[in-house]
Amino acid sequence: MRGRDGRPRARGSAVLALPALLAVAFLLLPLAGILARTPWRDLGTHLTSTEVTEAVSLSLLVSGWALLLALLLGVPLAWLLARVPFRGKAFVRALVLLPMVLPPTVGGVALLLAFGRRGLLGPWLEDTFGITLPFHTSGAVIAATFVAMPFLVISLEGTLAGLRPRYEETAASLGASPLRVFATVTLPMVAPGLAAGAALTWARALGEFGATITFAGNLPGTTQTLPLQVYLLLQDRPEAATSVSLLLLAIAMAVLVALRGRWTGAASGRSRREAPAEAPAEVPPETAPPGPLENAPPEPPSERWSLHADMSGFLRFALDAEPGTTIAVVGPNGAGKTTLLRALLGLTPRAHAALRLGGTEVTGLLPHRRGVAWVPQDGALFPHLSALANTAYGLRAHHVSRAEARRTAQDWLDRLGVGGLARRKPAQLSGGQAQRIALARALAARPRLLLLDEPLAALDQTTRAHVRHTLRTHLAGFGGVCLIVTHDPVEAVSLADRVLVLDAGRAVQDAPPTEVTRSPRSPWVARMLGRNAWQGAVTDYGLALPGGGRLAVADPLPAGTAPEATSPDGLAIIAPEAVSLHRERPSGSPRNVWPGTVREITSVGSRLRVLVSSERAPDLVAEITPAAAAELGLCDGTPVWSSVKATEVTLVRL
Ligand SMILES: Nc1ncnc2c1ncn2[C@@H]1O[C@H](COP(=O)(O)OP(=O)(O)OP(=O)(O)O)[C@@H](O)[C@H]1O
Repeated sequence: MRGRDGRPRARGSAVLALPALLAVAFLLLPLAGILARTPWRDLGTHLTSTEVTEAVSLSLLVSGWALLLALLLGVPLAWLLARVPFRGKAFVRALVLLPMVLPPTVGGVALLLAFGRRGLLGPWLEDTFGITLPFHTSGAVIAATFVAMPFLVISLEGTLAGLRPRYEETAASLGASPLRVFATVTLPMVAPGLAAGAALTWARALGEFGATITFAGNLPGTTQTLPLQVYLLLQDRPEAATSVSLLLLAIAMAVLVALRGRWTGAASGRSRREAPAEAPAEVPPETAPPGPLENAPPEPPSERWSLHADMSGFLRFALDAEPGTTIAVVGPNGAGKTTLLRALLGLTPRAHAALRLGGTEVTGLLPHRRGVAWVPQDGALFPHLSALANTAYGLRAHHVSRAEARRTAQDWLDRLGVGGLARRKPAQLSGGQAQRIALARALAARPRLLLLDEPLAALDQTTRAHVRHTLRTHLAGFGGVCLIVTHDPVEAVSLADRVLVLDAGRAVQDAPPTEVTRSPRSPWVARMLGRNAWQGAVTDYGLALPGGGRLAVADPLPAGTAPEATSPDGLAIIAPEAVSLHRERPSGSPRNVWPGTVREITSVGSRLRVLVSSERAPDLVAEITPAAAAELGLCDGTPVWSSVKATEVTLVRL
């Protein structure tokens, strides 16, 4: 069966609609009952009577204090539950939830047995501080806090768990202490969840009855809050009780409407905040002419820091670099690039870095004291701060005065060509602008080691070229070592003084870009650079290929000890331009000839790349002109012969 919109109608919808409607009616009827029976004419008189106004003020006082207590205790508890792994977390979480499911009167009895005159702590509180909680307003506050705090903890824990730790880690890498990170990044970013939790907590505290009457009693002016007043009025003046009930109902509804579904996650403020907003039309594109300072030669670095890192754990290599060196870190997925950055930041237990920057040993220091700045892939600009405040963040964390920090931050933004965007919030920036501001923020923090995680990944080709140029200019003025994780060979070769190739946690190659380009030592890098890379066993003629094929090279390596084709110890690099394609077996018998089939043809600039598969050799990519392809009549499935001159093969030992 199909509905009006053409979609198949859910089979059970009619069956489910009836009980669902009954549920709505069940929830609505009691409210309708209050509205129908409210004595509207006497409403004013009832709500302004002395006992009611007294109860209202007491309720506001009690719920206000309960909210304050819940915030003071519940916020750290929510943070602990969301962020710190510890044994017994499930038990603590169950404990937090308990007051929500426990009958409030049982909660009141439990409070009496803990804080009452004969309770566990009551006598000590009375003897030491002279505090008696039962039958006192403070008792009503304790009862309200006990039942209401779970709403705050649960709401905030959920929001905190949804907040990606990247923001807090970036703040720490800019020099902010854990407390500063919590106050300036975590709290503002979870503000909507916190506000929702606080509103619910307050509303629950305002409506608290069972625990209050059991623990604190029903003393007019002392513990007789609004709900207790309703209970009392119901016995003598039911009409007045209805009026006061209406007041409580209106307050509860107002709170829920103000939350607009945040409690159930229907319209979370955080998700709105995180959604990438379209950059307004007047935002200058990344390709705009450079700002006045952007092309200025960078100031010579006033301080210089070398890098020495001994990696252990998942990563097993040592890294040494002179001040001012830029190292591109490349490698296949899962090679350990991110783990390397996180180990240098001191943020992962998976790998350990014994780290020395300049002459300073920083291994034992917490992340915010290391002087290692991190720019994550999307920049992780703090969404609640302007571009200027973001850039000034590291300086403020280092206790630079506000005015001085803002001046320096503006200077950095100008240098990176984004000075005009200083007042913008991150949601109003494009990807390229955000990247440059994130870089300005990291450089402004004066780090000793700079870590850039795929800094240009999110940018389009034109923007990439421009930002790459800006990046190179400014890295030239940086006095520390810079590590750039990248998957882009152009980025690696054009930005870096050295390329560090990782594979499965090991450094496969660490060499200048020219050497890595000329003789890559891993198949992955060779392919990344657009070369054919064949692994095999080194022999006296060249390379024995898996499957029994042979590759002859002009300059063979001394033969290895590896059994042929079972454990490859050699890598042959063949440039696609060095591969010739023929329809007939080429005459003159070149030594490397294989029959094969065209599998794919793609265009690269003005040339074509032809992928040829063969039963006698691994897949081979040839680069030819469109004219040559037309002459050979190539298309998918065409049988061809591939040939490679022995002099065109570079062989390296793995
Ligand atoms: N928290 C973790 N717990 C267990 N293993 C992990 C964790 N994080 C990463 N790994 C593993 O560690 C290895 C290295 O991961 P890492 O994220 O450093 O790789 P990468 O080189 O950055 O990869 P990519 O290019 O995909 O980002 C991978 O095998 C990965 O599965």
